[in-house]
Formats: sequence, structure tokens, C-alpha cells
Amino acid sequence: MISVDEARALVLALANPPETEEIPLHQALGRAMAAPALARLTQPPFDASAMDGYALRSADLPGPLTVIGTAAAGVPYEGETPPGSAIRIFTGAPVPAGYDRVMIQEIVTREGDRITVDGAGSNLNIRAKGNDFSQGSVFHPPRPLRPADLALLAAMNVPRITVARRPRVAVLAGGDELVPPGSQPAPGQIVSSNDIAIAALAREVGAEPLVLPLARDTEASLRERFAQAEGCDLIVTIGGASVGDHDLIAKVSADLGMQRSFYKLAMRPGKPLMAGRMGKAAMLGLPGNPVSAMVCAKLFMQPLIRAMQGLPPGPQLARAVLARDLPPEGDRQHYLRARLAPGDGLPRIDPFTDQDSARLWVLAEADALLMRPAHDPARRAGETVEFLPF
Ligand SMILES: Nc1nc2c(c(=O)[nH]1)N[C@H]1C(S)=C(S)[C@@H](COP(=O)(O)OP(=O)(O)OC[C@H]3O[C@@H](n4cnc5c(N)ncnc54)[C@H](O)[C@@H]3O)O[C@H]1N2
Ligand code: MOO
Repeated sequence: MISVDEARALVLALANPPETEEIPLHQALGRAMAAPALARLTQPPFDASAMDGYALRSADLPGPLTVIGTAAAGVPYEGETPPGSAIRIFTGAPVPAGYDRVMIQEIVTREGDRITVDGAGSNLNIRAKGNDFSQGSVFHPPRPLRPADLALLAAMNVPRITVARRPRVAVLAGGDELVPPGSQPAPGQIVSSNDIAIAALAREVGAEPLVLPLARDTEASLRERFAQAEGCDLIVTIGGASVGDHDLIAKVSADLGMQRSFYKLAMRPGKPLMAGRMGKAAMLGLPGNPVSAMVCAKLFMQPLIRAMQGLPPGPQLARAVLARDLPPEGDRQHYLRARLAPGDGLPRIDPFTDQDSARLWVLAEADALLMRPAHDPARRAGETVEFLPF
């Protein structure tokens, strides 16, 4: 069996370079930029007042000065600025050439057109032209776009951007025991939960999931579902990955021409994961146990989807202090569902005592996956360990 790191490299190698599309800025939240954006103007485009008050010359202080005009945001003052003069100015207005500071109105006394300044203060209260960015400045963050990025792009006067097309991900869950949520399970049946979770994990990192109807445990049913996944960039099957008589994914995908990168890895949960290529699409075969499926999706599917958009794949391990003693690990890298709590410096991490890979309630209450390498020796409370946050 290969290691988690080897498997991860093989999965990431399945990512083709992203296809791109141009979209309006208001649709760009969470998208990955596929080309740099260049600022079309300088910001601020002029020396701008940062306060409501009076623009004047420092050399003329403390006055008295004569108020000879007004400037407001969007309405510049166009006149002369002789020595001994000032203008009334409001936040966002251009500061006329000749004046070098703005005094806030709270420290100015005005009688008619005459002002005197009662205090000094060191602030010039002027935002210099270009102090935010200049025309031609290049913006291309290596992460999904956030609201602040959209604000910056808008201020750069860039109304449309080039992004990676969302990867289309087919989610193929199956098993004779499964019925959709909301139906009445017959004896021996359970409600399918994996497909909704895996689709959500795909959407979380920018993919467009296509959840296929539940497959039956027959080759014909699986073939039909694979045909429905035609045109997707990634096919994610869930269940049927193990060694039982009804575990048909390996056989059917091989019959359909899957070029396998690997099958099974030294990881817990998630040992029966498989990965490869089916035609132009990448394929991941996740194990059916719900926790195993989600842990594999977090560790392999989400990085692959990010890589398909040209983004750094993640996830990044963080460090925490162990809250209790743990026994030595076996021969598989182990991801334990755990709770996080604030600590002195690093957070404290406390793994649940029950790590059964079918318990969704525990997974829903977990904040993190505590990662323990294969053959990790016994650990004591207080030691530093690594985890993946949810
Ligand atoms: N003899 C062995 N048996 C098993 C091994 C093994 O090495 N030798 N590995 C175990 C491990 S580890 C895992 S993980 C599971 C994976 O099995 P499959 O991928 O074949 O998954 P299924 O058998 O189809 O299902 C397992 C379990 O999960 C439930 N399930 C499946 N799909 C869904 C769904 N969409 N929503 C909710 N629950 C689902 C299914 O009912 C089963 O209970 O194999 C072990 N066995
Ligand atoms: O991989 Mo199984 O995922 O250990 O439950």
C-alpha cells in the first residue's frame, strides 16, 4: 500500500490545466483568477481629503485665514489658492494644489469668511494620489476571491475578470441499501448521506457538482451512471470500493477503461480509496463508510478540485497541544475526529474516544482531524501534534 503523501501526489497529477472563462465581477466571489488584472487607473486619482474641515497651507498657521471656496467629494474647487487663504473641504474631495494639509473642523473657529485654528495635530489628513495603487498595478491572488478582492478589482475599474471554469464533478453514490432522504427505508435499507456531503465538499472549493441518482449494486446500473457522468471533469464514486461481492466499482471502472493510479493506501479511515483517469476525466473512488468518504474527500478530492482551478491544493496542517494521552499508532496514517479548544498559545486538541468510520454525529461535532503518522509512538497530554481544521 502506498503512503498518503504518495497518493496525494498521484491524485494531484490527475489535474489538467484549467479552462478559463470571463465573468462579471459580481459573480466572482469564490472563483480562482486565471489571468492577472491590471488597474486601469490610479487610486486615489488625486490628493484627497481624509476629513471634513479646511484645506490650507501649514506655513499660514494658526491664521486667521480667509475662506475662498468649497470642495466636496465629486465637486472639486477649481480656483486659485493664494497665501493666507483656505477652502472649506469635505472627506473625499480633491485637495487643490497649493494647500498641504486639512484641519478638521472640530479645531477650527469660523466667523463669516475668517477662520482661526485652535489646535495643531500632526496629521496632514490628506490621502496622497496613488497611495492605494497605481494604474497598471497587477492583482492575481493565489486563492479563491474574497469580498475584499472584489472591492479592490472594482476600484481598479476592472468590471470583468478571467477565471478558471468551475470543475464539473459527477457524484456517483450507490448501493442496494440506499434510499434518498425523505423516503421510507424498507427493512435493511438506510438513507443515503454521502452524496449530499461529497457534493457540498466539492461546491465548497469551487466545483459545480452533478449528483447522479443512486446506483444499484449491478454492473448495468453502474455503467448507466458512468455514462451520465460524460462531460464531467471529475467522477467521484462513493461506496463499493472494498473487497465484498457487491463492491463493483473497481471492476466496472476497469471494464470502462479506467487507467488506475492507485488502489488502497496506508490511511485510516479511507484505506480502499482508488484514483485514476477515465477518458478525459479524473476519477476518485471513495470508500462508502460516511466518515471515510468525507475524510478522503477532504484530503484528496478538495485538493484535486483546487488544483484543477490552478489554486494551491492545500489543506495545510496546523499545530495544537494534545489534551490527553494516546496509544501508539498502527501501520496506517490516522486522521482522528477531534474537538479544538482555545489554549495558551496553541489550541488544545481532544480526539473523540470513538473513531468508528460510520458515526456521523461525531463527525458533525468535530472541529478538526488530528493527524498521526503511521507507527507514531504513544503520545502524552501536552505534546504538540498536527491537525487539519474543518
Ligand atoms: N473484508 C474486508 N472488509 C472491509 C474492508 C477490508 O479491508 N476487508 N475494508 C473496510 C473499510 S476500511 C471500508 S471504508 C469499507 C468500504 O467499503 P465500500 O467502499 O465497499 O463501501 P460499501 O460497502 O458500499 O459501504 C460501506 C458502508 O457505508 C454505507 N454507505 C455506503 N454508501 C453510503 C451512502 N451514500 N450514504 C450513507 N451510507 C453509505 C454502507 O451502507 C455500508 O454500511 O469496507 C470495509 N470492509
Ligand atoms: O477506511 Mo475504512 O474507511 O477504515 O472505515
